[in-house]
Amino acid sequence: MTRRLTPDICVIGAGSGGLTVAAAAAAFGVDVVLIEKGRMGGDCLNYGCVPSKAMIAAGKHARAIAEAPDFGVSAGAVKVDFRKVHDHVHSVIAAIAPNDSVERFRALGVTVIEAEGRFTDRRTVVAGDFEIAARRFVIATGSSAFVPPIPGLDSVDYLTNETLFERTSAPRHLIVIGGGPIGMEMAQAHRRLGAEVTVIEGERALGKDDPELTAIVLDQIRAEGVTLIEGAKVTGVEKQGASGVRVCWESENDKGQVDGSDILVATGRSANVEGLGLDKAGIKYDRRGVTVGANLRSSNSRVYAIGDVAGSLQFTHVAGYHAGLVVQQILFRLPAKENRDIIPWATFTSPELAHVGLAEADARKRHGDRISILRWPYAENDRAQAERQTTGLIKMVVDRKARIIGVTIVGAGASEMINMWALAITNGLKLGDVRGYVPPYPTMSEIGKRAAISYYGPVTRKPLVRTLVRWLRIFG
Ligand SMILES: Cc1cc2nc3c(=O)[nH]c(=O)nc-3n(C[C@H](O)[C@H](O)[C@H](O)COP(=O)(O)OP(=O)(O)OC[C@H]3O[C@@H](n4cnc5c(N)ncnc54)[C@H](O)[C@@H]3O)c2cc1C
Ligand SMILES: NC(=O)c1ccc[n+]([C@@H]2O[C@H](COP(=O)([O-])OP(=O)(O)OC[C@H]3O[C@@H](n4cnc5c(N)ncnc54)[C@H](O)[C@@H]3O)[C@@H](O)[C@H]2O)c1
Repeated sequence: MTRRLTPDICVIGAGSGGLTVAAAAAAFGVDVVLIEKGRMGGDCLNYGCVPSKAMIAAGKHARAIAEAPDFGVSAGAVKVDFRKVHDHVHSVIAAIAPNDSVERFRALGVTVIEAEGRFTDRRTVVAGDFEIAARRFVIATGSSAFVPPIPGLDSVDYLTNETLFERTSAPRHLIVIGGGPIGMEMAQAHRRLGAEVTVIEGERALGKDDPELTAIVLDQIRAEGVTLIEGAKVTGVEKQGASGVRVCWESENDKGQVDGSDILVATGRSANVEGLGLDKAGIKYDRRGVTVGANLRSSNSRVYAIGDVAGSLQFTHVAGYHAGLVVQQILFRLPAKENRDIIPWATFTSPELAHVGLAEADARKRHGDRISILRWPYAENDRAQAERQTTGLIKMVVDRKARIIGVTIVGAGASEMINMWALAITNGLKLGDVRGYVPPYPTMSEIGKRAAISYYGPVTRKPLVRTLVRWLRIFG
């Protein structure tokens, strides 16, 4: 028998975005229904950020052993037990899972329905035995691996982010199709854990970031033994022998083939809009996801979309940010708008790559030549020298009023360091605000202050300023 529920809010999808809306609304005593058809925690916890970062951590340990002799420490040859790597990855997921569990959310007062949800009309969703007529709906159904229509791909057992972390043995030769963040993070981690790795990228690897800084990451990944073929479209895949695969590619002036043991498809994401009954609810959508305005409202004014399915930047922290914006609108009727200029992101390769605000090319499009570019290298930082982590730099873009409008960092710890610059950009800080702050010595974060004060270097050489300094000496 169908049970009818009439909560204030109905959230479809219990990933990073949906869980945050449900927890925040429940904290204010609001009646919330949360619908999840798969695993609580969504992609990030089960098939994305968490397992990938846990695997990267394992790879870092292998690399640290290989580099230890440079510090006068020797631990012998690196040995990797991939089954134990798998167990490590899954024990990290298990440690975090209780935070996202059905039990925890029920204890918070949320009605959790473990079923697939779909709209039947403009204000009704059905899920399992329930029919939910809510005041507001939030679609937070995320995204799935986009698998391009490559001839022959269907004839092999290719991996995606949903199956990669199930492996208990290292691939002998992993061929990664797509050199975005998923492809490059996983390529380096698998290489460090003993696999031969080839990445085939249709355009430019890590193409969403500043090429000056990505070049440093790609050089390092190549130096560790990953073969990276850029500007190459995959034209076909076929089985090779009993357990092998062959991937054929073509670039503008060349073509070739790579024989390997496994394929990871990492060619971007498709928004999860299928089967949601969006047409019945009058909700517009396209290939990128649900169509929303800057306030994340869809063409059906009762319905919001957040996170990966909203077709914006696809990061866990963006899903969380979106959740805050819709909670503000639904609970308090306060206007809220997404501001992509304040969103940082980090790619967890070694060296790490982190960014916030406008990259140089975008800043030039918006501000013309009225910007300054400041840089400071890791090699000039004492802590980086002590740690032998001298590869990298910070690059800062400031407008003509010395307001910080973009920061990119490539190097050790970049994902942590970017936090301070995200705060600076969110609050419209200028270089003058950074000039006065004191970073502890020796820390790698000092590179940020050094870049900032380099802006004032030319002032010290101005004859007028030097005359003023000489003149002030007269007063004792
Ligand atoms: C390998 C990998 C590594 C990543 N690393 C990072 C990282 O380091 N940092 C970062 O910020 N981001 C990272 N991401 C991106 C991040 O995982 C996503 O941006 C984030 O999970 C999006 O959250 P979401 O709430 O929009 O969707 P999801 O977390 O995908 O949750 C959507 C949920 O909705 C459920 N659902 C779908 N349809 C229905 C339906 N009809 N009814 C009921 N439930 C439904 C799904 O089962 C799922 O649980 C990574 C992604 C991948 C794949
Ligand atoms: N550290 C992080 O925060 C992190 C890590 C992983 C993923 N993510 C998120 O997940 C999203 C998806 O990651 P992704 O790496 O799958 O997607 P992506 O869209 O960023 O990169 C996909 C790459 O595949 C290439 N490509 C597409 N079709 C191809 C083909 N047929 N042959 C060869 N190359 C092809 C594209 O040119 C592109 O460079 C990211 O945009 C990011 O938002 C974040």
